[in-house]
Amino acid sequence: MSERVSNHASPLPGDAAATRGKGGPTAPAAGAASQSPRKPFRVQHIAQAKERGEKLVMLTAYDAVTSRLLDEAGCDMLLVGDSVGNVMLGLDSTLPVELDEMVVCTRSVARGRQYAMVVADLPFGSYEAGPKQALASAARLMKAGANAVKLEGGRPRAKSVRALTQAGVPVVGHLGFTPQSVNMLGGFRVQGRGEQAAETLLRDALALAEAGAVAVVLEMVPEPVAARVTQECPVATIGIGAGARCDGQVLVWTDMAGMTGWKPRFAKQFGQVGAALTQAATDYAQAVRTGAFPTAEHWFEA
Ligand SMILES: Nc1nc(=O)c2c([nH]1)NC[C@@H]1CN(c3ccc(C(=O)N[C@@H](CCC(=O)O)C(=O)O)cc3)CN21
Ligand SMILES: CC(C)C(=O)C(=O)O
Ligand SMILES: [Mg+2]
Repeated sequence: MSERVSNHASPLPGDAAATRGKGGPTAPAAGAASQSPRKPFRVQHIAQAKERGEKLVMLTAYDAVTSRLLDEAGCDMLLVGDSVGNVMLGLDSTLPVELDEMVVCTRSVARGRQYAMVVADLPFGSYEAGPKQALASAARLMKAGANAVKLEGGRPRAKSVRALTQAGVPVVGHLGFTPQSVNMLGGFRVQGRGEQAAETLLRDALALAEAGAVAVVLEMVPEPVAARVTQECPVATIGIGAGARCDGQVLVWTDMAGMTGWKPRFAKQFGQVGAALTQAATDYAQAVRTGAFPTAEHWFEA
């Protein structure tokens, strides 16, 4: 019997706060009577999942309400991505995102989840100067409730990854298309095409693993290249637009849920939540305007 610690839904509490501090769920998920109750997903479970060939499930989250919903869905890891810039702040790149903004989001996501591990992106400009800057920035995210931090780049980051790891901060790497370097990469495009680039990617992944990284995100990397990195790299790979042979997958939650019309090749829409939200708000607006809402059940007698 698998010791799998996640990936079956908890008995859906109506409110995470209502069940927190009660020692977790006591009943197993419906239809899974023999399974053990869900346990918090911790950093050690990443290596365990790779070993057992169990896929790691990661989505982004930026606030407490979404964090609670995605945690209840059984996600292993919630990524407080600097994609918050694009998704929530209306920016057209991740570069302007500030560490202070990441701290606020990280605190919110950490409060909203119950089982999922929280990984927080170090934003552009908060770590590249070296181990000292990386540690100071990572400490702020860890104090906000992150269980790990993620940073972009390969061998140039090895020293910082080692310093963070030795300071007790688990680090997730990020290779391939690294959005913070979009100005150097010449646009939003696949990375690691060609023998030379694939070799560079593999060496970078191995260097991050050697420095102590607990996982590496591979973004927009050719499928065979991601498969080779996954096979040769001792730590887990988490793909986004990198094929099915990665150890896990990550998507931006708003892309996954169909919140916008934006649909890059790698982002499958698993729902039409944007349309559902617009419809709910449309119904509300009409009800207010026609006087159909509120009714007696929504107001208070003297
Ligand atoms: N909502 C959202 N989803 C993401 O996946 C995401 C963000 N924001 N912001 C941060 C980075 C930026 N990312 C991006 C941004 C643009 C493309 C893009 O234009 N992709 C096209 C072209 C790819 C190509 O032809 O090489 C695509 O169709 O995938 C991809 C990833 C991924 N990340
Ligand atoms: C796309 C993922 C990997 C990310 O870094 C983000 O959401 O910021
Ligand atoms: Mg990011």
